[in-house]
Amino acid sequence: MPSPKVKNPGRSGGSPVLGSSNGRYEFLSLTKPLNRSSSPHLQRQGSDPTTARLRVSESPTRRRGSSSSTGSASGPPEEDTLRLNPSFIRVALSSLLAIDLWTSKRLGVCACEDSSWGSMRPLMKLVEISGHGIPWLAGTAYCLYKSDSAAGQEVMLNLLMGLVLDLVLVAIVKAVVRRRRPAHNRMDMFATFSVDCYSFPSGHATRAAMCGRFLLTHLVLAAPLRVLVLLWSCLVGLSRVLLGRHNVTDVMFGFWMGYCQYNLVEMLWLSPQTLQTLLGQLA
Ligand SMILES: CC(C)=CCC/C(C)=C/COP(=O)(O)O
Repeated sequence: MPSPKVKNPGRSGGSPVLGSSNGRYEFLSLTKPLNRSSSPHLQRQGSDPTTARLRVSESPTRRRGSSSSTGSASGPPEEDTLRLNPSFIRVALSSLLAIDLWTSKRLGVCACEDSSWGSMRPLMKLVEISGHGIPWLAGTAYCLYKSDSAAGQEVMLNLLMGLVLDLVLVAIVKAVVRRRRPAHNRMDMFATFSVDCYSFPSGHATRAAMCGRFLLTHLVLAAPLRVLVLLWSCLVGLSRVLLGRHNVTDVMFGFWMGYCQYNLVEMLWLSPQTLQTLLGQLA
């Protein structure tokens, strides 16, 4: 089967059958003798085109098993295998990123008023506010203050701790990863913090997942309300992509991170005794 040939030696990359002279790809037969002047890179890869064909057709795993049969001219088979693996991983990650960016761009249908679903933008902005940190912190603190039972105070205090933990962990990951928000995002979110200019992960998604698990576990809710909590969590995550605030992978990782954060809240759970001690010290 003929294979592409690059015309520019400086850009031929790792493939041994890619020749080059003026920057364009051409098909190269692997059976006809090569024109050395049009493919100077082959001298580097071993002069015989058959060698080039064996090197191209040999998969890294087969090459490891039959290193004596191919007698590769480019060092021991393991070195070739190691060189191929990183490029495979890099290609896979680049493909995932490209799919992520393309899908997120297509789903950003509420990114501004004249987007295809621009009329839905006000509703998505309401969903965005329902998942914002400030309403959750204020609402939880109010419920903690108004609660007149030790059990209610215990639950609200641990939810408050979980919300603060979420903000801190999301801020750390955002500051480390520093992924820019999608280009089509119109940054008109209210009350954002410095690291909120970054996209990964979605703080709304982490909060929706963590709070969703918390409410389903610690509040006695009738089945329809439980379904509503689940739908709310999913809608908050979806709204992040529809509004153009995040890429799909930001939200997916945010859901996973928020789900795991809840486990941390359970591990660090403040018991009534600890609560009394804390309140005693505060009083
Ligand atoms: C300032 C406080 C208390 C919370 C910030 C909440 C916020 C703006 C998070 C960003 O969420 P996304 O990462 O989903 O855009």
